[in-house]
Amino acid sequence: MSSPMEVVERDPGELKAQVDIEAGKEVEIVSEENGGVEEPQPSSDLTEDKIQVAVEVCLKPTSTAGIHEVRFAVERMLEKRCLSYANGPIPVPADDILLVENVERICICEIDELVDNQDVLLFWQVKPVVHVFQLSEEGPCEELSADGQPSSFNEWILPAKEFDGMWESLIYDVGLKQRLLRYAASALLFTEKGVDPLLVSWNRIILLHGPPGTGKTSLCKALAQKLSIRFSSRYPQSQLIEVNAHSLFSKWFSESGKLVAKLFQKIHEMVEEENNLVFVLIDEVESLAAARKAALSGSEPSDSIRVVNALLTQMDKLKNSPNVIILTTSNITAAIDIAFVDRADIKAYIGPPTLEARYEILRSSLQELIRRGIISNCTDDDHKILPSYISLKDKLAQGVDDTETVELCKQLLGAAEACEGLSGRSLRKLPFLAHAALPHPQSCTPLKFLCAMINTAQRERSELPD
Ligand SMILES: Nc1ncnc2c1ncn2[C@@H]1O[C@H](COP(=O)(O)OP(=O)(O)OP(=O)(O)O)[C@@H](O)[C@H]1O
Repeated sequence: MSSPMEVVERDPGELKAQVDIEAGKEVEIVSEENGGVEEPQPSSDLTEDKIQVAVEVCLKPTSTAGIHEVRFAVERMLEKRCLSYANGPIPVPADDILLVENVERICICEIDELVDNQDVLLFWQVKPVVHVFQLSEEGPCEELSADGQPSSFNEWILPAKEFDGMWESLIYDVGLKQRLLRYAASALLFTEKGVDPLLVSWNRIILLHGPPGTGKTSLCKALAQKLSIRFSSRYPQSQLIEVNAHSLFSKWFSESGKLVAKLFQKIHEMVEEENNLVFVLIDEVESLAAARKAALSGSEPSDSIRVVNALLTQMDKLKNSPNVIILTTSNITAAIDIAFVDRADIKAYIGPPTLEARYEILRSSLQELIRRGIISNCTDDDHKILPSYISLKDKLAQGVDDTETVELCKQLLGAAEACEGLSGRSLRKLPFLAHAALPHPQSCTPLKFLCAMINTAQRERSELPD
């Protein structure tokens, strides 16, 4: 589970203890003066075993600095300082003019999925891999067809401002997001190294399926955004083409053949440029199967089957292009065309959020409301950083259950329990609905707010269809 944490900076001579601020755990690091006792020391043997940690550097929209120049400055800054690494932002050093003028934020990403060391890595264990990027503010570019009708796809230049922070906001069981990232890394590596597809076959197609509102479309967009940042040295330009399969097959049925041809002509043009990384997102892919079935039953024009087949053939053709990843989603797993399912390398089921995920989703929403001052009476600084699910469980197991924060988190856990069966989409709306239901929203303590959230969750659940 991704959890935002703070980076703790220490002078090497003073390394005594690092505090995992969020979890409230003490991680002991023995200092250099602490003679005799086991001391973690950088050793040359370790350089081989260093853990690669992604450090993402977002440039200001106004920045005109070169990517290499900024990357070099950040690498130097990381070398110079003795940082321990944990997920979250690192302050931009005030004495580095280049960074101050050009960098919006520096962030360490996804350590908790890699490490067993209380989610914190010591600076000498780490090989930071710095990715510098600037967000595109252009927004989606919707292509119009010759007759002025909107076409069935949107195009985005990545990384896009609209998708900033989306990856971090999506919360799933540990491993899912990493699995997708690693899959894409392997797929791009195999292609790059020219692995013979007759000997090892891979299609660069991902299928996410599961109930509505579980974040499948958002996860595809967020994955494309992440990959565009992580692979920017190899592919300096990235685009996302978002296709709604349903509209492709139903809007102007007789036009569908032309729409598919136009769509793929566009994609082929993009992939011809070998420095482009192209993501094609096909939403509601089950409509392929629906179109084929309707054609067979005679209720749709018979050429619909030709359109479906054309789409599958075009997708096969894209197999030869190393720089395309096809991301697809479906709400109805059983209805997906078997010919399509077979082509997907990763078929990941995205289910409703587990208790831990529900707790983390509500925790991040609650923290945002506290940060923005919507939930008041929060003078205790501890309240600003609520413990994660894992550290709450640890605290409860150790019998630490008497502090105000733990009390609040127990209530939060109660709210997460009350939300069983709700989708991620409903959970993200819940704090808003709870706030709107408060009789006196001006003087709302976190505990009162959580009570309102439990009531709202119960009401929402009672309104779910059986
Ligand atoms: N696991 C999750 N963690 C955090 N937020 C989530 C999660 N799942 C869903 N959401 C929230 O729900 C919103 C809607 O998700 P999205 O539209 O991507 O879901 P979907 O599965 O594609 O739905 P549909 O199948 O109905 O199109 C997301 O933008 C996000 O705010």
